[in-house]
Amino acid sequence: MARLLVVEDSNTVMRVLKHLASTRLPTVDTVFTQSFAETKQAFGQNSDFYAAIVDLTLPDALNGEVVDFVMKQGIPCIVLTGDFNEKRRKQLVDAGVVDYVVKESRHAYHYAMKLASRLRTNDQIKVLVVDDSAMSRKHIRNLLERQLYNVIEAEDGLDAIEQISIQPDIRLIITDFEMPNMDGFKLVNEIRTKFDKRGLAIIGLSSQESGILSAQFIKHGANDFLNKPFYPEEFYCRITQNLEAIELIEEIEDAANRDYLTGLYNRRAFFEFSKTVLREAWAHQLPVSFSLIDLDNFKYINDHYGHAVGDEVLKRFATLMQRYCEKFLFARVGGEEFALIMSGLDTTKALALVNGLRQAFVEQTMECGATTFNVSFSGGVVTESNGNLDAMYNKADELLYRAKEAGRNMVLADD
Ligand SMILES: Nc1nc2c(ncn2[C@@H]2O[C@H](COP(=O)(O)OP(=O)(O)OP(=O)(O)O)[C@@H](O)[C@H]2O)c(=O)[nH]1
Repeated sequence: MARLLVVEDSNTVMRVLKHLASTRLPTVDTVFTQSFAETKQAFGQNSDFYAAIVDLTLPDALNGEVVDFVMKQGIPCIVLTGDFNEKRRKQLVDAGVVDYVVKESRHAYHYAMKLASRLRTNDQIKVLVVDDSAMSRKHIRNLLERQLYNVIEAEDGLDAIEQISIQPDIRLIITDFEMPNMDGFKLVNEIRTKFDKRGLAIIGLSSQESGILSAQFIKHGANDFLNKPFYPEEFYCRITQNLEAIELIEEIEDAANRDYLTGLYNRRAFFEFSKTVLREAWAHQLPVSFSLIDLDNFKYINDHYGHAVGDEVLKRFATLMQRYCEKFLFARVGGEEFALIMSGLDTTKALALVNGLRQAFVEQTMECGATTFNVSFSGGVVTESNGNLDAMYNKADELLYRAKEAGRNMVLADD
């Protein structure tokens, strides 16, 4: 489990930070200390912290000694301080702290905790820095690496296009305007023919003297711009804001693709994503098996144990499906109906997988108060080496119907 260190001597602030840590970072083991001595002790036990939020002045370390101590251990450090002092700010930023947060309002604590949360996953975010000046690239790389981003460099627009084709999972591009071979505007135009603003953010850099140039970046398709020179704090705010916007869109899109009860893909997403799965399978001449699954006597379960218990059964089945079918595309396509595409599996293998799922499900004990019961499902499995989903769906539906007719709790295949 990732460990975060929080050093703060005020009981009131500590209470706020503890609350934020429990809500924002539930999967992080957060260690709280209130003095320099206690912090040294915490390091003595286990110094494996991924980051730290540290109060600049403590009763036993009035001059930021605790910040120096934490930084010497190589731990990314977010500094909290009661008052803003430009000279001190500069010293800390130059020394390489992740950020400098003034305890002005509760938003400051939210900001610090959000930053600590981001530091945990920033290494999975690829940022491409495009600039013909090696010194500029190095400066931006240093700033980004302070917040643990995964940084890639390109010397001009052409080099950047090459990098994106090799690593299409780049999430953010920070590009200068004036560069040989391909300038910043041409680069943005080129990128936008393949990647839209919702999936890849671009921040354009231009010097303040260039005036209107910065806004032009947005007109060419960038998400944002920054005038050089900039304060590191401004740089970080822009980066975070743009990445958060992308993440929010992703969350909304994902929610629209999911069934609210089980969290599985819904029918619409299943049909949409099936196109890619089938195209790839046909391209590699792989067999494709399709299965339709319907829980047995579900109306009886609802009528007998109540709708809430019915919902619980659906969730339990979804969890099991996630375990058994993780390599494949599957969804809740109706009330108690689920669909599964098994790319690369012939009938025998597909039947074995769905029967394994059936066996595991029927063995699960469901509870309603003191009463326990079991639930089964019926299914149909169809295999094609080339064909469309509608045809497979209809055939699997027929087989499912026959399985119900034949007594339920069974899976029939088309061979
Ligand atoms: N609890 C709960 N029930 C649902 C949900 N969606 C659909 N159902 C119920 O699922 C039941 C399906 O009933 P039927 O189509 O008659 O099928 P069945 O009782 O499972 O019978 P067989 O399919 O023939 O085994 C209906 O009572 C629906 O109200 C849901 O989200 N939650």
